[in-house]
Amino acid sequence: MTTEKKIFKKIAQSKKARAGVITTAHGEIETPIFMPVGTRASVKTMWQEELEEMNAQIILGNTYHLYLRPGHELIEKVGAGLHGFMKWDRAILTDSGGYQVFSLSSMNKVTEEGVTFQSHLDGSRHLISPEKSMEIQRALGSDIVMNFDECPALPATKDRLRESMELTLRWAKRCRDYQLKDHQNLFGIIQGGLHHDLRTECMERLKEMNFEGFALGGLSVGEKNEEMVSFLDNFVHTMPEDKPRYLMGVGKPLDILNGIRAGIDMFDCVLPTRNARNGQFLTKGGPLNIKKERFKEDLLPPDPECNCKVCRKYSRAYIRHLFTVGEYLAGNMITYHNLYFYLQMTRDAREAIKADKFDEFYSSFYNSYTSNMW
Ligand SMILES: CCNc1nc2cc3[nH]c(NC)nc3cc2c(=O)[nH]1
Ligand SMILES: [Zn+2]
Repeated sequence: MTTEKKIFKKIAQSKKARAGVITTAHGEIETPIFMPVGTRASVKTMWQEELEEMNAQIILGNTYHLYLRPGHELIEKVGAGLHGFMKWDRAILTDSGGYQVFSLSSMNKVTEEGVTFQSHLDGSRHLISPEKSMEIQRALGSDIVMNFDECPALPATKDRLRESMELTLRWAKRCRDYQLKDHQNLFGIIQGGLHHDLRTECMERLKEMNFEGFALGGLSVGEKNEEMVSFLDNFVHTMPEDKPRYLMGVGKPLDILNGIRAGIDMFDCVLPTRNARNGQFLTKGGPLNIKKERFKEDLLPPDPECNCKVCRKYSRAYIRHLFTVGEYLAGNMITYHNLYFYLQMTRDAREAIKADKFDEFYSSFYNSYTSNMW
């Protein structure tokens, strides 16, 4: 029987929104928290020092990518794990690889054993099983390890969703039975589509396996936004109070606030980093695309309300120029601001929860963000 590790402490509640602390071997994580995505051992265009100065407390690494290149054995051999390899001494969460196989590899086949796939790099064939996923994440030494699950393709019938959920539960047991390193925490992943009964059954059966935290899978995969939001409002508060709740792959700023309002603690999304490279600044007044002609001589900072080192010094005109001529610095500056914006938004949400004023915070942010000022 796995002894239960308690890593989460709730410190405040404001209706269903909560603020807490997750304790890991690589430091404390103040929730609600946004996790910058560091796919291949790098949060694209960011130095680790820049992530530290904006006070990122946890980043995400992708098992699928790191397994293919440079390989988890190399990372364990030369870096004693991902922390040493990339010189990041704060917390790391690794995903389990299954979801990315479906989004990246050309051929993939699901069996009881696991998922067979062809590498998107050289077409070589591989099998990722629950045990293989745990072996990779053990070698990476992440503080939070994600279960190997199946994220069913949508649209799906209820029978298909149940079948997929049952497979995810059998794989969850195999992950739990795998011996990870002492400092590592294992999170279960709740599947079941938008069916409250399937989701509740999945959660109850996962609770018997003593995971240190729970994630919601199978969302932000093409369902209507209002379907996701109403599902969250009805389900999240039924998840265990005393364990971290992680909504995978979410999301846009307002989706994160909807998740926090429903009781979610942890978020990850590629949007702030990916859209940055396409010239999109996320600001209090809504998205701003720096490519627009009207910013050509605009000496305002990207987000006049932002206190990040980019907005404190540089103008829209300058960054528009950098982007237009293709200077790499543009990607770094826009990414830096966007991650700072996400981290600051979750910090502000946390303060609002501690003051029991989250609803007021939500309304004010919503009105400003949807004003589409730019
Ligand atoms: C941890 C790997 N498993 C796993 N990752 C996911 C990542 C997602 N990312 C998004 N939207 C961008 N939905 C997701 C669902 C899952 C899911 O159901 N499972
Ligand atoms: Zn800024």
